[in-house]
Amino acid sequence: MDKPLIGIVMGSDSDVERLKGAFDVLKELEVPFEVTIASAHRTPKDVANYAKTANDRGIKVIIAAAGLSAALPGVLAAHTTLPVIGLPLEVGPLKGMDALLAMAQMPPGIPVATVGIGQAVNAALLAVQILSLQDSSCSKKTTQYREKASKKVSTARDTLTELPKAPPEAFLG
Ligand SMILES: Nc1c(C(=O)O)ncn1[C@@H]1O[C@H](COP(=O)(O)O)[C@@H](O)[C@H]1O
Repeated sequence: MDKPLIGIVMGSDSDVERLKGAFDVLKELEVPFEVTIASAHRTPKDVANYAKTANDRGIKVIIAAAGLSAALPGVLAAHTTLPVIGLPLEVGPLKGMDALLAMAQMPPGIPVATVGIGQAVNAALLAVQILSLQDSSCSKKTTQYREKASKKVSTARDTLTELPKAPPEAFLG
């Protein structure tokens, strides 16, 4: 297996299921990744060390996923110059709004590229797009993924048999 290029850090083992979409996309696109659990609140030294060693180990992008008061992505970002993608998870009474705001509203100087609540697939795709800056195969993989998604839409359109649907020429540029 190739060396991991994407590091995925979750705040807790209770988050694993919510990351499934990201794991599936990266497996489908055959982009090597590694997964770990570390918490800025519970294991702060591990978070700092992970971020500090990531670049030298060959990691190019970090995805940090957490629910509740999510300091994790910001703390990782504080300890590395690698891009950090924040994935807020729908956990607890505020259903991810707390995590979203904590990730998106970083103080100037330490950005976290935050995707929507629970948008694990987008976090993975964004990571692959960042990799494509250096690796054209990742760009091709992104294009192929989009073509597949686009076919799904046109197939769904064809199933609109009971409704007055727009004619095919409506989509000819
Ligand atoms: N937000 C954070 C951080 C952190 O930001 O460092 N560490 C754990 N957590 C989150 O706490 C939630 C509950 O965790 P537990 O289920 O372990 O109590 C999880 O969604 C985790 O990501």
